[in-house]
Amino acid sequence: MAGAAPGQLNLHESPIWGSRSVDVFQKLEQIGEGTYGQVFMAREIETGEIVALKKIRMDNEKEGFPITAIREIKILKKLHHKNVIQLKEIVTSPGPEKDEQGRPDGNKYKGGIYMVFEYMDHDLTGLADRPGMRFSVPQIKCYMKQLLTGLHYCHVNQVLHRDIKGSNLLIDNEGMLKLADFGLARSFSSDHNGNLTNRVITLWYRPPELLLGSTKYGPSVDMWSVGCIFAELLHGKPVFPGKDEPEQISKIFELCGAPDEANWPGVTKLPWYSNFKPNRPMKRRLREYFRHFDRHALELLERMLTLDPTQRISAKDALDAEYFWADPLPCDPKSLPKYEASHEFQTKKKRQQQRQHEEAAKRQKLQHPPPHSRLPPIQQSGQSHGQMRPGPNQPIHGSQSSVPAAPGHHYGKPRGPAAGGPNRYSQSGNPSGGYNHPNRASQGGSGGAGYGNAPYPQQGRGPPYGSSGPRGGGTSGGYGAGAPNFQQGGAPYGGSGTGRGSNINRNQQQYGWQQ
Ligand SMILES: Nc1ncnc2c1ncn2[C@@H]1O[C@H](COP(=O)(O)OP(=O)(O)OP(=O)(O)O)[C@@H](O)[C@H]1O
Repeated sequence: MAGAAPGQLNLHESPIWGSRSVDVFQKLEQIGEGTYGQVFMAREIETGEIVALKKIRMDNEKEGFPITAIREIKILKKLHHKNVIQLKEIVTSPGPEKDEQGRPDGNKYKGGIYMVFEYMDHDLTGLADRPGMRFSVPQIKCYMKQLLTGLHYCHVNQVLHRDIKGSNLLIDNEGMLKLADFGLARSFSSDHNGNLTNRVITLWYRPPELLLGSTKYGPSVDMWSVGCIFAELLHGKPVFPGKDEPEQISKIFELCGAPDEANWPGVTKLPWYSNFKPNRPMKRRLREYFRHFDRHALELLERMLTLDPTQRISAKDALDAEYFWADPLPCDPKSLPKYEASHEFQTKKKRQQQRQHEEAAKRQKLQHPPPHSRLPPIQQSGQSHGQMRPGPNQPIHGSQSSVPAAPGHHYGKPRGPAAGGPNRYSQSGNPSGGYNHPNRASQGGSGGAGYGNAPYPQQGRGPPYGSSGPRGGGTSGGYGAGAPNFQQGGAPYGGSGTGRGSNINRNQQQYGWQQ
């Protein structure tokens, strides 16, 4: 078998793949910047078709073509489902490339390699971050059902996604949701007994078994992430926004209770259990904390955010949950509103620009305050002005001119939230005030309140598994605070599901494919 030429892929099954140049596309706009490369919206010049081009980052690669890209391509080639992103083709650029500003892009390999995907208008994080965005209950059900359907398909085909998060859930203006970014995915088999890395899944969505060091795991790891997304959709913000692994596991235990041999047989044998063993009892508080959720939603969430992976609900069983069969039913994707394109990369960029504008405006205001705007409330002639200091545009009266400047007194720090805009995710580790640790005040460090003092095991790992927060940064996420059912008590969805067939029938009827 002939090897592939440097910079080329050896894709025997589809000889056409990799044979076209990226020049058949016109890049329109950058829509994503991930760990593994940039993503562009592009138009195929001949057909006018809009696609997404994901450029495979090669500049950090010592070993040639990156393994993550090989995995992603291999896996996506075998997955064909309406809720899984379609990889259409691979294209290459034969010569050295320029970046967006026309500078050489520093890629030591000549040329670049791109994955060509069907284009999707939004990712869930970008969509949720739109100002004033509110998802309706049928809309949340519709997205969740599609997410679970796509994931069930992956699991049946023995693929673990291992990076389920909002920015990897793509949505088009037909309301279709597709799983994307299979860069950390891998095949598994139920009889596979080997060890897998526990350095996967973006921190906020990472399940407790991986945080406790498990290297033998299965599809249930993805189901934990789905539970985090589900809770986030209902709650309006991420539920476990840890800034590092100890804080992450602390947040999980505070809400889901501490694991022990009774609720999770075998947990004490996990490699890092003793490092994180709480030194006080911690009760499960999920029901109490999310008591405002609809009854069926809460039931399902409970089964997704189950500590013991062997007891966690599967994608298939989740699709059968009462939640999806009780009123209001999931809406038809096509009935969903169409939104202007929104990807996490763009919404972040917009927010950043807005912050810069606000900061510039504030600076401007401080340097040139409008006349009188900063004068003390009462300023009478003959009154001693003490430390008052006029602004640069203000007339200087009498002795005021000799008052030494007092930086930071009236013209110092602006009041209100710190410049840079409100921080949506508490750095203190208490995202919503609901599961505050009673001992927190007396604890130093980054969370882990109430845990054994043993240090978190050192893990020699850098990107892509980011030990200090999720890939994509901490400003993302948060699905429309105050999502419509946030305030609802009781069971607003009313009666139970309408007459349904067996579980198998449901899946066959609803999802159009067999296991
Ligand atoms: N097919 C697509 N259509 C539209 N946008 C896309 C598409 N694929 C990716 N994107 C956008 O680009 C972003 C990054 O893509 P992707 O997650 O595949 O790259 P990555 O390098 O693996 O990123 P990360 O490090 O966040 O996992 C996505 O969050 C999404 O906003």
